[in-house]
Amino acid sequence: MTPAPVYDSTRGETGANFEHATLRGLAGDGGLYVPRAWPAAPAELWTAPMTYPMRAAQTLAPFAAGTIDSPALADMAAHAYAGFDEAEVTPVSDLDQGLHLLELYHGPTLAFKDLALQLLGRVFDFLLAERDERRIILGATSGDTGAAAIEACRRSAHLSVVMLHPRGRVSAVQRRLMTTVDAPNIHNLAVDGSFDDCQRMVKTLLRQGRLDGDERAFAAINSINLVRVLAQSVYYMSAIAALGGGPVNICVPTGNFGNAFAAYAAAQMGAPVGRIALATNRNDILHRVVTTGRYEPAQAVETLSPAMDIQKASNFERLVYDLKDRDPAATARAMAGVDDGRGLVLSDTEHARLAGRFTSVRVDDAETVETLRQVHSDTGRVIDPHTAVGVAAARRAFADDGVPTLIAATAHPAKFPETVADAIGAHPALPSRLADLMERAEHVETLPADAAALARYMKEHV
Ligand SMILES: Cc1ncc(COP(=O)(O)O)c(C=O)c1O
Ligand SMILES: N[C@@H](CCOP(=O)(O)O)C(=O)O
Repeated sequence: MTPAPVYDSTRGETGANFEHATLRGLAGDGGLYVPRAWPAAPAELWTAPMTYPMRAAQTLAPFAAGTIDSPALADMAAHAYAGFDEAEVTPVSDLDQGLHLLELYHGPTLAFKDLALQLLGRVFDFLLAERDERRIILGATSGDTGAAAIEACRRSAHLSVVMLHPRGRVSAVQRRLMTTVDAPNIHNLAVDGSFDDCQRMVKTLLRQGRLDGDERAFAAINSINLVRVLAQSVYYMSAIAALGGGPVNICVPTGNFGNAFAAYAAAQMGAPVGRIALATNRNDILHRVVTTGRYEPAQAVETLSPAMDIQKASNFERLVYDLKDRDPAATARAMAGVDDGRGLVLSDTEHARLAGRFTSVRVDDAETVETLRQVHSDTGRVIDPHTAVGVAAARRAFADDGVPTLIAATAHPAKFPETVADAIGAHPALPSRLADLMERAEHVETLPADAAALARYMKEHV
């Protein structure tokens, strides 16, 4: 029998089990949970043909051992991926010489977030039904996590969702995929601030654990929650299998560093991942840390790839923990500097380790639009602006590498119709099930960028 795994916080708390790490999401000390040891995954996960749900259940099984048995996990995975528009769930298609698009946008809300959230929603429900408990999901979104989380939880008897997005800084389609859901357990809040403000407010409340006098604890649904990144590692393994078993380079358009960390997690489990390229827009904190070793948050600026307008990348903390030889005190000191705005500086050894695994490219809006246009004129394919950042970066990072490169195609182009139309002269169509999205009524409140205001809202409305 597989032993039950143990999870530690990057900032010091030790010995959580899978259930605690999942239901809590953010540790009480403000750190992120990581497995004490990465299990070695069987090579079949990236070499053998297998259905997507089976690959997902087998990847997750060692992490959930002792809490969720394999048949239950397999059942959740089967249901999680049944509603995707493509039978393969995450097909891989050729772009041009050596570059392959890993298509992550065939789920119900048209972005890669569905891959993890359709599963995490079911895991939450399973754990809470066993305990006969309810939770309040607190999330921050720059556009795509919100819709995927709401879709995954809207029918749950155990969950309410409070989702914060930066007002006016997500596309109309992204916003409407959240705000047109009319369900008593769903609360959309448009915050006067940036995504970083939303994430800070959410983390402040998550650390408190619950509202005074409320029996429902908070839970995290962002990639703060380890199950998110574990579930996201599955599609990299699936794609490596589709390309013949590896090795591959991976290029990830990045913001909160969850998707890139998922590629790193796949490598930690043994998958043949070569270099990982971080593709940023003008919000280039991750590019700067890879090239200089200095991780210094700035004010987020608005770009044509809005879901990546992020300056404090949650999951970078998990990598800092590894770069610091899994020393929680050193990680907590470094992250205190990030939390108070000073940032952190890696030692030469830490920086060399980071640069040994990751490379990075910064792509501005003009190059994003030009890449969208050029991919369309050369191949007839329509990609979204985030994917365009990834394509532009992969071409620069891995030009003469000779190793196949996977580019994470993170969203459907119809989520960003104006930018796509500016580039290629035609509007990308939404799938027919969403044809009336722009006519549906919206349900959303506004809020200042203040954690106390969020707590007050929740006391009154949730
Ligand atoms: C379409 C899209 N691409 C890329 C990203 C960046 O991914 P991550 O935050 O995991 O780095 C996001 C947001 O997460 C997104 O919504
Ligand atoms: N781009 C994301 C930001 C949140 O990322 P997460 O992976 O930590 O949930 C979004 O679309 O909301």
